[in-house]
Amino acid sequence: VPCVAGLAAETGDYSGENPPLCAVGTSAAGRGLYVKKPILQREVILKDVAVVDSVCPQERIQKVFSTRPPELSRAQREPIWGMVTNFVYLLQDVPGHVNLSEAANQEGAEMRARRRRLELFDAFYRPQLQDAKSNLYKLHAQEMHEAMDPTFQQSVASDVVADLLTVVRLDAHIVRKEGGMNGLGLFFWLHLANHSCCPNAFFHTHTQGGSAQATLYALRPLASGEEVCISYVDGQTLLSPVQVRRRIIQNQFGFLCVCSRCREESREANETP
Ligand SMILES: C[S@@+](CC[C@H](N)C(=O)[O-])C[C@H]1O[C@@H](n2cnc3c(N)ncnc32)[C@H](O)[C@@H]1O
Repeated sequence: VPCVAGLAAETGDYSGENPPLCAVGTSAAGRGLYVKKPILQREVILKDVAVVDSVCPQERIQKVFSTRPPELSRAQREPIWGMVTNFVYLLQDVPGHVNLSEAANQEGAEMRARRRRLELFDAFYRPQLQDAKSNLYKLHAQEMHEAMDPTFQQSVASDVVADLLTVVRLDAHIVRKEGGMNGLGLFFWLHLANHSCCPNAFFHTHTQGGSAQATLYALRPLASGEEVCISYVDGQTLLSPVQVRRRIIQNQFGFLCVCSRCREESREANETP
């Protein structure tokens, strides 16, 4: 199976947590995640650490958005503020260290990790958006950019924020938090899993050590080479007939579902598969 240009799935992500059981391939739904070995039901398919997430201390958000600090409640309600803050920090220069020899090593490792995360960020799925949608992201990005402290404004252009918002809208997963507001995470390997209305996997997210993490589990035994699919929609939608499901998915995610169940059920209903 082909891999993302320059990124062999086997070589893993920036955190050193590789997905050794998976490879990237293509199907009617674009790139997808495939298992390289047979997998048992309930087995962990991969663990992923977010490339960028919204897990962020309030003081940091207020540092970046100091010219027009969003009220605390808004920043807490909308994880996108934390996400943009962490992204802006990712683009910053590494701050100086005291011990020179140690600093060189630490800086090297830190810079390599950042470069790796930015490489992965560039490889997230980005389709051509219709003008109305891309204008919406541009306007929202401008609003956030104008609210930034001038030093941070200089290090990230408004278009870069608009690109981040687009990627978040299309590729981010919800990060569940116990007793708090849910957050968002951009998980590179997990985001490669396409949607199916008869999913063979599900994911669980949590926060650990100040970052968002995701674990992908098999819902049933998987054969070597099989595509791993999750459901992007809730159980109620999965219980609906094909026309309803496809409409909901089209409205929420902007694509016509071509999963095996939708194709089969639309064939049975004598519609376009
Ligand atoms: C998070 S990305 C998944 C990875 C993506 N296929 C890629 O090429 O990088 C979500 C996008 O994949 C495509 N996709 C996912 N599941 C699909 C499905 N069941 N039918 C059609 N397209 C699907 C849609 O274009 C959707 O916007």
